[in-house]
Amino acid sequence: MIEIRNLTKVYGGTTAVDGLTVTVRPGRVTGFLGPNGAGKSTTMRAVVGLDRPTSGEVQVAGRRYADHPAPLREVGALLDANAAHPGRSALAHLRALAVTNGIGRARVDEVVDMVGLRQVADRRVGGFSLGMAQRLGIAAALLGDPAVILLDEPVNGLDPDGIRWIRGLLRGLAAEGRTVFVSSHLMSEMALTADHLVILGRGRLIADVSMEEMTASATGQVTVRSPQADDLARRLSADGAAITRPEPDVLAVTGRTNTQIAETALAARILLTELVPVHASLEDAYLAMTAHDTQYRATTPATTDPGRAAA
Ligand SMILES: Nc1ncnc2c1ncn2[C@@H]1O[C@H](COP(=O)(O)OP(=O)(O)OP(=O)(O)O)[C@@H](O)[C@H]1O
Repeated sequence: MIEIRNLTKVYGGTTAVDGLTVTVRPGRVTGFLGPNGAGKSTTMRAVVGLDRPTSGEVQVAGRRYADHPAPLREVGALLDANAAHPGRSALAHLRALAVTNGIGRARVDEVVDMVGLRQVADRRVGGFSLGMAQRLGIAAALLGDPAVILLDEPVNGLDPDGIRWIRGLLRGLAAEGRTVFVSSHLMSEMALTADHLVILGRGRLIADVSMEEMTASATGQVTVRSPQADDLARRLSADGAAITRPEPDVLAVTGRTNTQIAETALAARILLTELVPVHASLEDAYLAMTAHDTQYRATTPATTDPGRAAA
């Protein structure tokens, strides 16, 4: 469990995190989302004691990170894939970390196999691709078999096979009852991996919701199929619903819940063959929620000069 209480971090004139209070719970994957500069990395660094809060407090597994006698055994973190010394081999890097944290050599071999780096374990880290460096960072995070795992953009640089692997890994760690807190800008990936979401905007908490709530709340639209669609459309319109007809026997209804639609149909003995609330994609829901909190946005040129584009 990670407990963040009233966390504020100010760098010079920039408030990176602004009074954040949130609890990240075990047994599920919590996605940490927010536009560029929202304060995600700063929050994660504060969790593992790399940044001192300006005010507020963060506890992991009941204590501040610095107060754990062997922190790697409590919290594993991947915050910077390039944290390993470039001149060292992957094995040497992991063995050094293991020694300083009282972790046996056998565990080093276990995590090397777990992340699929066995064949390159003796190579210098400086020659690693971004994807290999990410895997090494994940191996380091898992070294102490910690109950709490924090990963900042772990799929960055991974190929599709690697992305699928990490999805399975994170879900497996959560299923074992661990706390898994992971940031990413890849909404499609988050939609497949996370059970719960914490969303930041300009250093403040925007949402702390289940994935289900996040995507269900966004459209408010219900798809209804019925052989008596005309009759049903008339009745729902009279109740104040807005309706479009994508197909003759299908209504796309907004302004009435699925229960209200079912009640209207039942009262009029109208047969429904389909009644489905339309879920938004996570990307749609996220963009709608963070629209006012995005600091860095490209502008689309109003006109394009085709002559110039061709030159
Ligand atoms: N060491 C630092 N010194 C000064 N300002 C910093 C420092 N670290 C972060 N900031 C500022 O704090 C704010 C939050 O940055 P942070 O990296 O935590 O955001 P983020 O949500 O992780 O962004 P991204 O998605 O782009 O990685 C930004 O305005 C950033 O410029």
